[in-house]
Amino acid sequence: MILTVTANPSLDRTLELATPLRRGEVQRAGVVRAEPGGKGVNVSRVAAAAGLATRALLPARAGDPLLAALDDLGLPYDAVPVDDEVRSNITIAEADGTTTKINAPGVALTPAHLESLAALIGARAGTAQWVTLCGSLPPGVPDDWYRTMADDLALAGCRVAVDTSGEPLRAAADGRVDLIKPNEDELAELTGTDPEKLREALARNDFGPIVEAAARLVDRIGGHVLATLGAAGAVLVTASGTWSATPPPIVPRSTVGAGDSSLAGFLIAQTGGASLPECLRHAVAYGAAAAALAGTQAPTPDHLDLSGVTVTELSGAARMS
Ligand SMILES: Nc1ncnc2c1ncn2[C@@H]1O[C@H](COP(=O)(O)OP(=O)(O)O)[C@@H](O)[C@H]1O
Ligand SMILES: O=P(O)(O)OC[C@H]1O[C@](O)(COP(=O)(O)O)[C@@H](O)[C@@H]1O
Repeated sequence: MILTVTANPSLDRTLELATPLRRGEVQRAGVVRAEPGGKGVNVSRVAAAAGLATRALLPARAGDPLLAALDDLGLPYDAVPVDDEVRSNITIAEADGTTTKINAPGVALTPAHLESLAALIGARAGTAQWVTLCGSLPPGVPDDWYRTMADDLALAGCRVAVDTSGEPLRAAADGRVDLIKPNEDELAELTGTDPEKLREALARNDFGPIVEAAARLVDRIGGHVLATLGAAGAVLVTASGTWSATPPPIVPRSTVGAGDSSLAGFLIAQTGGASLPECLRHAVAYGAAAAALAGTQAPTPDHLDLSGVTVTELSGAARMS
């Protein structure tokens, strides 16, 4: 079972534009979509679509449109009741695949809400192969909340994956984490690397600087680093090996949910007993499939082009270049 925790869930509203976005002007959207979102919720949606047992833990009041959408999907969840409606995050998707996202701060949580969420995690974690702590923290939540949850889960013998950003990511990376999924900007921020240097290297198909930064992070957290790199694919750095993977050719429609789908893909393969490079292949195939779908749709195994993903082992000199 994959247990996901989303402290700051959202209803993702996507407006599709047939013409390029023009700042300061009135434009009319062709298609409007509303889908359940938030990083852990998305991981659960993708895991469920692959037939895995999963449960999403999140704050949301009874009758919230997000919970109604999860009910429609038949996705198992436990919600801590809060006073306000779950935030809406807005995506503007242009015809060429350019995705502009505006995320709201989210519903503030009180210490009592956090206690209830922590109690839910404790009650459900016993049957989980992985617990994922995902997404931003809403107002009212201390930056080290995921760190505290990860420590508690590690003590209980659970495997923990973290996908967050900013201070909560920094705090999480100060302790033990089994799997962390930064994108290139988050990796740069975590390791004090110039993000421009990482981007320039990627433009030359040189994964060296990414691998070097991720390897430092592996030493720090004691677990695996899955660094996702948008259209360039992803790199997996572990104590036992390092691999890069490039995605199959796709026509991007909305990259929202691509990172979450990558994490889900990795976990789906890992819980199925796949080797580390195969886990990476699944991560990249799931991410690419999500990027090719509109809005925050969850890719299913039918959407995957696994053989279109090229996985390369990076060892010795390549790893250190
Ligand atoms: N334009 C794209 N073309 C092909 N694959 C993509 C594209 N954007 C994202 N992906 C896939 O999705 C994964 C996650 O995307 P990324 O943008 O790195 O994550 P995040 O959403 O967390 O920033 C990538 O590793 C890649 O496999
Ligand atoms: O919690 P945050 O950082 O505001 O992110 C939440 C948003 O990210 C998403 O989970 C998508 O994340 P990815 O594009 O990184 O996969 C959306 O569903 C949601 O609107």
